[in-house]
Amino acid sequence: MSTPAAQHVPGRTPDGGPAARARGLTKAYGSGETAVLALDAVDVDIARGRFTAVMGPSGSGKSTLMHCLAGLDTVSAGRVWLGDTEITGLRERELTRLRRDRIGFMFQSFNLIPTLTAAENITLPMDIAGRRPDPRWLDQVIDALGLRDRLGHRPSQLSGGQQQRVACARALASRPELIFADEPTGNLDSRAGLEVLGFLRGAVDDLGQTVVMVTHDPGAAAHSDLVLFLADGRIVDEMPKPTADAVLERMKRFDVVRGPSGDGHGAQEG
Ligand SMILES: Nc1ncnc2c1ncn2[C@@H]1O[C@H](COP(=O)(O)OP(=O)(O)OP(=O)(O)O)[C@@H](O)[C@H]1O
Repeated sequence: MSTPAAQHVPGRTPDGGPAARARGLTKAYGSGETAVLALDAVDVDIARGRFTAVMGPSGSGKSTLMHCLAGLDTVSAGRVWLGDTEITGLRERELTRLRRDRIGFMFQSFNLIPTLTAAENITLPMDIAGRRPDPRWLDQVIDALGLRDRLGHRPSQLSGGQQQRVACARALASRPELIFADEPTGNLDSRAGLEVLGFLRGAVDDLGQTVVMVTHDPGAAAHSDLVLFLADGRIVDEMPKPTADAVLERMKRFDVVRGPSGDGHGAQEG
């Protein structure tokens, strides 16, 4: 079910406006002979209140797509919106504020401050912004993530899974419009990884959050509502209600189908 962008925008759902969207999103690194086209005129909608996974071979542009959608990187051409706000063209200061106030981030390496307690890490972005977390919401997040009895611990006193749960709480604390998670289970064993995926799923189902997750793991992608497949800087396929087996099969075809041009096209959904 490869879908030309002109007829169908990947990720689009009929209900409500998207949490984020991009049109003609193009990102080139370098210039001349060494130029790399990391994103090639991508059209995408990120559905609000859903869990979207982004997959694709190494170098296909997953991180670049996430960084451009989150305003962490500039675009070479095209337009990007967070909700109704066009972020392409915003000044760095406005982008910093937008990221801080409206987006939550989770990374493979947790990115917690070692000298701060779990509680301090969770509220740090809001403290920096001079904003007070909604105590009821924060309580709900802390309990949902099972962190109540760990709040006074520093990261070194927590397991990897617990540290990622703190990072998840930090991403949720400001009740952001969108959470970007870049390989959030990449550093975790499978049990801790499953736990974190369950919490992200719960953030969507129970707390109404919107999550976009970059992953290499078909099992992780299976927790999402929709998988977007990137190849050579283009969204070449999408899979609603994914299962790990179906995602694995789809990923395998990137290895065998890539023709001499390496563009990954020609893949047919089975
Ligand atoms: N700062 C940069 N300078 C030059 N080229 C870059 C830069 N960042 C990314 N690229 C190139 O852009 C392309 C897309 O990279 P990106 O990191 O988005 O891919 P990815 O799908 O996230 O890869 P991986 O799964 O290996 O993390 C790659 O060819 C990469 O080498």
